[in-house]
Order: sequence, then structure tokens, then C-alpha cells
Amino acid sequence: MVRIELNGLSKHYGSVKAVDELSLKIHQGEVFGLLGPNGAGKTTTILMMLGLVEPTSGKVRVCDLNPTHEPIEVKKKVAYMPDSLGFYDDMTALENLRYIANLNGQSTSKMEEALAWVGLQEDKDKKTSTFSRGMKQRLGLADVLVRDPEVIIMDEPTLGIDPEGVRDFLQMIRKLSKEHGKTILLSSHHLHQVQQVCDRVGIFVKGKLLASGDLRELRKQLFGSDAIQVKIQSLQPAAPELIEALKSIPAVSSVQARENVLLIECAENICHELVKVCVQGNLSITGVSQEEQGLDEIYHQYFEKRK
Ligand SMILES: Nc1ncnc2c1ncn2[C@@H]1O[C@H](COP(=O)(O)OP(=O)(O)OP(=O)(O)O)[C@@H](O)[C@H]1O
Repeated sequence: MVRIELNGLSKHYGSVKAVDELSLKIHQGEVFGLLGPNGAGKTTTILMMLGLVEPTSGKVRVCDLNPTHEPIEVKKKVAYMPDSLGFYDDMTALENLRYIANLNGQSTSKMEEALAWVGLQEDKDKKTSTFSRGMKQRLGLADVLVRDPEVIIMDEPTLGIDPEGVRDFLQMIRKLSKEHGKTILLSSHHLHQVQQVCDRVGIFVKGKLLASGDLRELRKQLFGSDAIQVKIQSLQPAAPELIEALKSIPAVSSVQARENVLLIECAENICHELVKVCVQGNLSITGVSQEEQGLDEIYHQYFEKRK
């Protein structure tokens, strides 16, 4: 079920095309990462999804609603977590949640449960002035849980949190999507984190979506190849017959032999098969490693190539 659908969506500020003909579908239960450098158009896209910025052209639908025309209905189904959350410092965690719930006319029955879920049960009666940034982000997540939305939109949710806090937070995001069926859109500069938690990623540059998909699809879209590179080291150079045998494997796209090293590019993970063929070809293997480009490499390599 599609929860977020953008179709040829554009937003122009004078001559600046903040978002340019953006089309994208995000399904229920998916964690989708919006990834891009400063000024790419991520925030503008989010604001259009929330009905806070009107598109110049194109369509946006969130939970089968038009945010521009039905902003209040959208607000009931979508929770937005900005990068820095404002809580009242002189109120406790519980009081803050109650205050927000009352303002939004929501039930307060799930507050304790939500605080326990994010691991703040023992801190619920502490004033939020004593909270670390990570604790405030978890309180933000508890607030989201109280609202029980269908879609959660987060802008840089892990900014300024320590590594352990980030790990816990990412686990919660994953759980919200996989166990609670929430659709999550996450905007971030943190490539490594996006890679850990997102099912799919969209790479934005200058208002345009350059590529979207899982890591493999991104590799293919950005580089025209989704190759995995396998490096096989051996005591002696590979015989020409062995190199030919490796090349004849359908998933293998190229084989390079340099002294005692074979570099094999293949379209899928067939490491075990390559090793078998090498052993049959009497190669004395001393090491095997597989290199698959992560999001970091994909992102940097792609932008370095374009400079
Ligand atoms: N209200 C506005 N008026 C004029 N220009 C704007 C406005 N909001 C955004 N822009 C411009 O639109 C472009 C996209 O900005 P946006 O904030 O959406 O990018 P972003 O990807 O969220 O960046 P960041 O990662 O820095 O938050 C930028 O060039 C920005 O200067």
C-alpha cells in the first residue's frame, strides 16, 4: 500500500528550483532515507508532504490525502519530528507529553507505555532540562507513539547523539517499521546510519532525485553496474585456463589477473562458486575478500566522479 506518493512535484522560489519534478512512491512499513547535501531540497519536500509549503506544480499525496487541501487530516495521520525538539525545560517528561497531547486533543492513555517503549520509564518524572540530546530525541519518539500516526517523518533525527544513543535510536526506528508497520521517512546527511536503517534510499541533488532504491539498485543506477568485486589471493599466479573458466561463469563480468591476485567482478554474490572453481584449477588460495560498495562509497564516488 502506497503511503506517500509524489508525482512531478516541484517548488520554485523565484529562479531557485528547490524541488524539481520529483516523483517517488513510499510504501507502508518502509523506512525510506532522503539523502543529499545541504540545499538539495529535502526540507522543502518534507514541508510539501506536511502541507506547510504549497507546491509550484505536480502532485503530492500522503495517506491518500492532499496535504495542501487537507492539512488537518494529514496532521492526524503523519507525525513530524524536526531535527531539534522543543520541550518545556521546567516540566517533566510526562508533563511535556501530557501538555502536547492536550494541545492536540489526543488521548493521554498511552503515555506511560510510550515512555517505557523508548526506555525513559525511570526518567519520566525528571525535568527535561536535565535530559541529554539523545534522551530528548527519545522523548520526541514517545510523543510520536502517543499520536500513533501512520507515517513518521524525521529530519536528521540522530544529530548530536552519541554512538550508543544513535544505535538504540536506529533500532527503535527499525522496530517501528517492522513490528508496528509504520512508514518512516528519514532525512539525513549520515550515510552510514541511513544505510543501516533504511530499506530504500533516495539521493537528492539540486532538487532532483538522482537515484533511488536499495544499495544494489543505487549502484546500478549511478554507475550502470551493480558489480560485486571479489579478490582472491594465491601462492602462485592463476593459470590462463583457470582465468578462462572463471570468465565463463555467467554471473562473472570481468576477471583481472595481477601476479598472485585475481580481481573478479560479478553481478551477484557467488564467492563460494569462484573459490570452488579456483580450487579445481589447482590454485593455492591464501585469501578471499569481497568488496561491495556501501552507501558512503557510492555517494562519494559518484560525487567525486561528477566534480
Ligand atoms: N523559503 C525559502 N525562500 C527561498 N529559498 C528557499 C526557501 N526555502 C528553501 N529555499 C532554497 O531552496 C533550496 C533547497 O532548500 P532545502 O532547505 O529544502 O534543502 P535541504 O536539502 O533541506 O538542505 P539542508 O540539508 O541544508 O537542510 C535551497 O537552495 C534553499 O536556499
